[in-house]
Amino acid sequence: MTSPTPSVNPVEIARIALKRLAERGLPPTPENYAQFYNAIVTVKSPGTKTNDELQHAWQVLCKLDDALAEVNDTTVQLLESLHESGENMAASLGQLQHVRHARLTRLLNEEEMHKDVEALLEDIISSTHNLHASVSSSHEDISAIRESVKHIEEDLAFNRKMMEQDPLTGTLNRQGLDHLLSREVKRAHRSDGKLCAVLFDLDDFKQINDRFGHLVGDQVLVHVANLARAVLRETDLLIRYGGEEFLVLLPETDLPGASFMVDRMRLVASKSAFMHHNQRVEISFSTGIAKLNPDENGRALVLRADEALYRAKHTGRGRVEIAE
Ligand SMILES: Nc1nc2c(ncn2[C@@H]2O[C@H](COP(=O)(O)OP(=O)(O)OP(=O)(O)O)[C@@H](O)[C@H]2O)c(=O)[nH]1
Repeated sequence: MTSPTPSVNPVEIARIALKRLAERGLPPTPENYAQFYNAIVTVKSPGTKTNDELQHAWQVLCKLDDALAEVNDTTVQLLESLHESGENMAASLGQLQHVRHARLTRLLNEEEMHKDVEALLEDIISSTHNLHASVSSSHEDISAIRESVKHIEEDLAFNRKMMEQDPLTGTLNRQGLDHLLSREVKRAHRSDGKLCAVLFDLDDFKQINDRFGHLVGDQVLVHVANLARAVLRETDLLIRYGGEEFLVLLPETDLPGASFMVDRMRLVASKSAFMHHNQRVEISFSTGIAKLNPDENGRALVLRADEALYRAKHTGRGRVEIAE
C-alpha cells in the first residue's frame, strides 16, 4: 500500500518555479521552467507531469503574461490620452472663464468677445473629439484583450483538467483532491450530511507486476478504473489515490449504500476478469469505508477510511472494514 502524500497546487508550484528561476538569475525559458517545475513536483508529490503537460502549462503562463502586458500598455495609453485631453479642456475652460470675466468688466467689445468665444468653443469641440477617439480606440483594444483573456481562461481550464487527471487511468488524481473533498464535504454538511469515502487497494499487486510485467500491471490498473466507472453513479468521484490505490467519494450515500457499491464492484471484478494471453489475472482488493461524521472535515474522513483499509489489509486481504 502506498502511504498518503500531501496533494499540491499546480499554480503554487508554477509560482515557486518562477521564483526559484529569478533567485538564480536564470532566464524563464520553457526548458528552465520545465526543469524547475518538474523538480518541485517531484519533491512535493510523486505524481509527475509529462513534458507535454509542462510545455502546455508554460505556454498558458506566457499567454497570460502577454495579455497582462497588453492590458498594462492600453491602460497607460488611455490614461495619457485622458490626461492630455483633460489638460486641453481645462485650459479652454480657463480661457472661457477669463472672457466671461472680461465681458462682465466690459473690457472687450462685443465683436472681439464673439471671436474669442468661437475660437474657444472650437478648441473644446476638438478636445472632445480627440477624447472620444481615444476612448473608442481603447474600447476596441479592451474588447480584443477581453477576447484573448477568454481564450486564456479556456486554456487554463483545460490545463487544470490535465493537471488533475491521472494520465494512465483517466481518473482524477490527488492534485485536485483537496478542492473536491472540501466541496463535497460542504455540500454534505449543508444537506443531509450523507457522504462516504471508500478506499480500495489492490492486493499483492507487486506480484502481478513481477509475474506479468509492468505494462500488464498498468493495463490491470486501467481495467480496475473502468470497472469502477461502470459501477459508480455519475455524481460519484473516482480518484487514483496512490499507485494501486483508489479513493471513491460517494455523495448522498450512507454506509449500507457504500457497502452495496463495494459488493457490486467485487461482483463485476469477478465476472469481468482481466485476461492476459488467455490467462486470467486474478484481481483482489481490500477496502476501507468511512461515513462523514457531523462537523468532520474531508481529511479526517479519508484518514478514517485509510485506517479501516489498513485493518482490512492486516486481517487478511480481500476484506472490507468499516470505520467507527
Ligand atoms: N504497473 C504499475 N505498477 C505500479 C504503479 N504504481 C505502483 N505500482 C506498483 O504497485 C506495487 C505496490 O506494491 P505494495 O505496496 O507492496 O503493495 P501490494 O503488492 O499490492 O501488496 P499489498 O497492498 O500489501 O496487498 C509496487 O510494485 C509498485 O511498483 C503503476 O502505475 N503501474
